[in-house]
Amino acid sequence: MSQESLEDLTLVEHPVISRDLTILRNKETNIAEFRQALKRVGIILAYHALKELPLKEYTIETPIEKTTGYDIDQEIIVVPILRAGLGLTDAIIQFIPNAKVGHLGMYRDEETHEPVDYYSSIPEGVEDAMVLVVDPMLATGGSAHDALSFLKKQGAQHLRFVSLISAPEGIKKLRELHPDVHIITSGIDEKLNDDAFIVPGLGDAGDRYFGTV
Ligand SMILES: O=P(O)(O)OC[C@H]1O[C@H](OP(=O)(O)OP(=O)(O)O)[C@H](O)[C@@H]1O
Ligand SMILES: O=c1cc[nH]c(=O)[nH]1
Ligand SMILES: [Mg+2]
Repeated sequence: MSQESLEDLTLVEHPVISRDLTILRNKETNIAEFRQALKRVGIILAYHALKELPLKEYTIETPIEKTTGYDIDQEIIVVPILRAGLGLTDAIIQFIPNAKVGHLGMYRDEETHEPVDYYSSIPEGVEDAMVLVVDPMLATGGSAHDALSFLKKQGAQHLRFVSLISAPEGIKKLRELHPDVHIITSGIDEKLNDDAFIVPGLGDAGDRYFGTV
């Protein structure tokens, strides 16, 4: 990938992520191990996705004296793209327990690889909130583009896209169509195959997380 197309993208690298991505990619990994590994990586991704959150100061008293304390000064809304995004949502709400959660249901048509929308539920306050759209797989970018466009129409202005594994094709699409949306990802893979699956990838993330294969 050229340096230019990596603008506004954070590739999160960490030994724990390298180990856990291997667990997630391995076709021998069972559902329990898959869920645990996704949760561990999700917490690290959440840490990076929320680094720029504004803080507000307030005064507290320790047992010793008064001091300045801090609280997060922006509402956080997590929006998983169903189904697979739910695996990352669990991790993020462990990190930020009071985050609101919206849902966008979409699946990819097997022939056209285009996303088909089937559900949406977005909490109030999306205009001012930090909105994290989460989906483990950024493949063609069609689902992410649909999700981000929908949220912008609802008034969202502070959007991040959090993914586990991204294909160069999906990154390029988001950079072109949503240059304002920072991508946080833990892996950039080689390419898409003829079925628009990420290579080497991990297969179908939703099926592996929910055991539907
Ligand atoms: O970038 P794209 O080419 O749009 O592909 C990525 C989408 O494909 C997968 O969803 P899938 O259709 O398998 O639905 P599922 O999560 O219910 O399994 C994945 O979770 C993304 O939402
Ligand atoms: O490789 C891929 C591509 C899209 N969706 C997945 O779950 N995996
Ligand atoms: Mg799937």
